[in-house]
Amino acid sequence: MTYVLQTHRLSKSFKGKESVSEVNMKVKQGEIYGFLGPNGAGKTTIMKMLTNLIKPTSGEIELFGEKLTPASYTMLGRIGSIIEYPIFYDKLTAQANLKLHCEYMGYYNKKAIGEALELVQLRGIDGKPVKDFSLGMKQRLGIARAIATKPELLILDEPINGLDPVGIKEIRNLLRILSQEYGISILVSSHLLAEIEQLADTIGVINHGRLIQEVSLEQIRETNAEYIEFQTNDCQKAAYVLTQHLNISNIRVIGNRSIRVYDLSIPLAQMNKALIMNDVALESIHQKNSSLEEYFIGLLNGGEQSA
Ligand SMILES: Nc1ncnc2c1ncn2[C@@H]1O[C@H](COP(=O)(O)OP(=O)(O)OP(=O)(O)O)[C@@H](O)[C@H]1O
Repeated sequence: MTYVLQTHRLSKSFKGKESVSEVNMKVKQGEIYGFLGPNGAGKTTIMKMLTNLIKPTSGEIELFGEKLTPASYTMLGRIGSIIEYPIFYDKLTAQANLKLHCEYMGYYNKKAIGEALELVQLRGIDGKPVKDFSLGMKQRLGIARAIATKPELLILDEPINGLDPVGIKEIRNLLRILSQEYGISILVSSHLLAEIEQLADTIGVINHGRLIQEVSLEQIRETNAEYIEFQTNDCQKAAYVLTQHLNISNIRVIGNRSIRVYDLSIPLAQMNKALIMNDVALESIHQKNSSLEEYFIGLLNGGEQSA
């Protein structure tokens, strides 16, 4: 597995108070990694350390397989980022802002600026100073600036903050395109589960400065699937009735007294009736409805859980 980013026991204290504690995170090449955590959890502080804006108190950061040091300019040139709100020269146009940024980064390619603006769909902005841009346009310009230097990794701190639902959807689609069509690895933070859930391949859950879980969304979905569980003393017969009489294929026998049905398109009453009509004695019926939201709330309240 190739990781574009790894941290090893990364910690940061401000005035003796620890804001980030021993974080070990791993971002795979090409994936969208969603950093999820409530306000004040430590997301921005970690992202600032990853981009050399602040120095860790202890621990290490490895980018593209190499240790990050205060002198890692070349390595940082392979990253595009927006940390907190993107700040621009307000009186200058979008193009002028991107030109300055590219020059500062030692990357100047006029075509790349046009391409970046096109990619984020900022059009008809010639001659317009950035102070006349809406919040959504500024967020898109921030992303254009982050991608103008053709980075391999994007680090975006709450890029949808303050946007309306249409703006949020546009940014989400843009990040998907950058990931899928351009192969850019993306680390994106949010305090909104619904957003991260729709976007990320892997989620890192952070609370009180600690990474309490790092897990693929696919894995969470699998283990948190909804099902109905029947307890019976004749699992074999129950399985036969459900598969043969009701054509249900997605079932799992657990031990010798429980059977779980993951196909919830058939009403419970119908399953119940078929089992009873076929002389399957039921001891109990239990429906598990746990949602992803409950799963994360459980994590944030109770610490680590197995996915
Ligand atoms: N420069 C600083 N001086 C003192 N404390 C700080 C500083 N920067 C961050 N902190 C503290 O570190 C903790 C983590 O803050 P951080 O901004 O990283 O959280 P966050 O998860 O990004 O939340 P938010 O979404 O609200 O920005 C907070 O308790 C914050 O007060």
